[in-house]
Amino acid sequence: MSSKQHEKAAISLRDVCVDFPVFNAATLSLKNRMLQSMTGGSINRGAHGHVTVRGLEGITLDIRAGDRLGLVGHNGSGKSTLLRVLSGIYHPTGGTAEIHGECVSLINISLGIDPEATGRENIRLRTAMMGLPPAESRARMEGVIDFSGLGDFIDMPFRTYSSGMQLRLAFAVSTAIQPQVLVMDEWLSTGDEDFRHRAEARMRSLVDNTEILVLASHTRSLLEATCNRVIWLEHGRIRASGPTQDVLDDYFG
Ligand SMILES: Nc1ncnc2c1ncn2[C@@H]1O[C@H](COP(=O)(O)OP(=O)(O)OP(=O)(O)O)[C@@H](O)[C@H]1O
Repeated sequence: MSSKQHEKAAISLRDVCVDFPVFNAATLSLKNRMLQSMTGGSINRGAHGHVTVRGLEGITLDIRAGDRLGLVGHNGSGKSTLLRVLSGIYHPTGGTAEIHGECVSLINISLGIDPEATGRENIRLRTAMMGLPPAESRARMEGVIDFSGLGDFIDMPFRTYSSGMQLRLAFAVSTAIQPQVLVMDEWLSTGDEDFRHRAEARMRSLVDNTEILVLASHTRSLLEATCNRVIWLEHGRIRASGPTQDVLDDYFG
């Protein structure tokens, strides 16, 4: 266990912007420019004709231990981009992001899986990517294999698994450690009936025990049941921020 784990989790964003360069958007038609007013961030053309999409703009936000923060917003409003900044996957192209606390992101649980490697090798790889030292990774190995329910298939290449088996492994390893900061895009639910029940219990325990939860969702009841504050994003900016019920009434109303 690292000494970092004894510090409380805290996140502080100051005037964060994220710009995406787009290399094959030479001809932006008027139609495209009109669409941008309904969805997505702003499309800009620089001095040399380079096109960028601004995914986030001027985001200032403090998240403290105990916060359960929900993110709402229409398609392209910046929810996934913000989740990626909070997980350290994206660095802001403007402003600053300070993130203290060990973070697990359940945005794309199959990312980084090597299809040629066996299930066991993939557990080793993924736990290393999650920052676990080799001894801790070894100590958790049997627990992850048990949870996955893959039995002898654990020593077969990942590419030979059915899609449900692939998700079982990805879920079992992604949820193997209790993070201080948990970042999710919708509620993760996967597998057949039996696995779904076990996965639900594991998710509930992770969510209950994490210091900070950030959950992007389009489902009002999920946000109401899980979050104590909500941010409404629009065109990459914060349109409203406050107690869950107030923001959801405005957004869904
Ligand atoms: N890799 C990328 N390259 C270029 N533009 C991007 C990239 N990723 C996101 N964007 C742009 O950034 C803006 C925000 O996208 P983002 O995926 O964060 O939205 P979202 O709120 O998660 O949408 P959804 O609800 O549809 O998942 C959009 O305009 C999108 O086009």
